[in-house]
Amino acid sequence: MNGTKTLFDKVWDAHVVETIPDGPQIIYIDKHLIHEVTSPQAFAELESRNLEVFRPKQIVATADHNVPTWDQDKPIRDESSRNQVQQLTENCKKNNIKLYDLGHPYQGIVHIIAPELGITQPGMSIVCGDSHTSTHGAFGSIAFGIGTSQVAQVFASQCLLLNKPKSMRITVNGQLNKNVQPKDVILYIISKVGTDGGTGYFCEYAGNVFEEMSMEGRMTVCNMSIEMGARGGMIAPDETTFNYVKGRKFAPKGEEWEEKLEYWKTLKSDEEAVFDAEFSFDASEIYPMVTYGTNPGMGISISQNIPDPQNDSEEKALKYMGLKAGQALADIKVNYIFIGSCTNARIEDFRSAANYIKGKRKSEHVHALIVPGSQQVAKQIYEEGLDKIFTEAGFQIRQPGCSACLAMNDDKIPEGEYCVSTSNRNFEGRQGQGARTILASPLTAAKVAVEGKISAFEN
Ligand SMILES: CC(C)[C@H](C(=O)O)[C@@H](O)C(=O)O
Ligand code: SF4
Repeated sequence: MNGTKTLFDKVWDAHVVETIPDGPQIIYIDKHLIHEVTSPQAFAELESRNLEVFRPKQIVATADHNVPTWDQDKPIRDESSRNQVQQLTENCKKNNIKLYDLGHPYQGIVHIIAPELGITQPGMSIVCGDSHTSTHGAFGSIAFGIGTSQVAQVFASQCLLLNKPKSMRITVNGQLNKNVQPKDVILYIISKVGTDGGTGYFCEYAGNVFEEMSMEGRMTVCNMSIEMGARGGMIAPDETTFNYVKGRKFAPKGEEWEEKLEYWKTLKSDEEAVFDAEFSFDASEIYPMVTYGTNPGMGISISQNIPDPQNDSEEKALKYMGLKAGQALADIKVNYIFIGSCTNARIEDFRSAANYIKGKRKSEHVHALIVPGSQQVAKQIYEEGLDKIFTEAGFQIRQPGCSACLAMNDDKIPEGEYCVSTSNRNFEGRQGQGARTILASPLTAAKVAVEGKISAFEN
């Protein structure tokens, strides 16, 4: 409808620097996050063209993807990882960019540290050379992953040339069932919408389920927007958002806070706003979920059996996973559990896992890995005594990083083994060559660690 705007429109329009008639728009970028994997070529490009970083203060860097998760106080043993982290350090130094390097109390996975430091704020435009930048949309910001040449573009101009994406709204209303976590909600959505259902769209999540969710939960949901093909996902900021941001290290203070707050309160879709696509789901139909295939859309509720493959690629996926149609999930011998990644390595995730595990022990044959998303989360784990619960239950607690989410370091799952993982991707070889990933929530992962197999919750 004329004059009405979606949340996305409002934030986007506030960042337009220039519009090319019938063409793309130039968008100002408030925050640019970088890590060691996707920044080196962009820095090299800048140098080869004799350009400088235009606004280094808008950039924040951390080392996360290939850092080891033990002995972080010692030099990295793996040569290529060491070189990559070293290069990030040099590039940041040369260009006056703030880096939270290994050993810094703020180091961690880029999508965990920016929100917890108050760098991520409502109404911002945020980019990073990383697909899960969509996480930051949980604050009502426009946040999305960019390619390496775009990283260079932002370095040089603090702007991006973009075509405005189409708008989608996914509404989930109703009462969630017991033991259903935000991860289950997004796995359910992706299983319904499909892994390319969001292609070309920017998605807003609406409805009481998201309104009632914590910021941690909203981040889990927005994190996986990219797994249904969407450019990004966002949730209108509200009191939950403001309370989370308030008082954080880089959050606005005093008068500036009051001014920003006034503006942030206007960031919601107008009632009459029209979306290019709409989906609506009933919360009561969502149960704890797991994936059984090699894309995040192949998800079922934890009490279902493996479904019949619908096409060649699903058949191939089942073969890779060593599973057969009709098989019960409980037949799968799960030897590995990974609770970590930018999807589910925030304090709330570890609290819920610890709460389940308390007084129990992991199954004898299970290797259970706890990898905090950041140094600050790790600190909290120890301060709250969750470490004792995990270690007494036989879990290993490591140091922060992406870790087994993509196995760029030593944290690999052996070939043929099943890993119930709280990460976001179950692609072939994602957690190590031949490794088989089953995506789930932290609560489900904790339960599987204790039982050594996947079974439904007794309500
Ligand atoms: C390494 C990086 C480019 C990649 C991404 O963009 O998502 C990684 O973070 C991932 O999760 O696969
Ligand atoms: S934790 Fe996994 S998904 Fe997140 S940024 Fe790291 S590798 Fe990518």
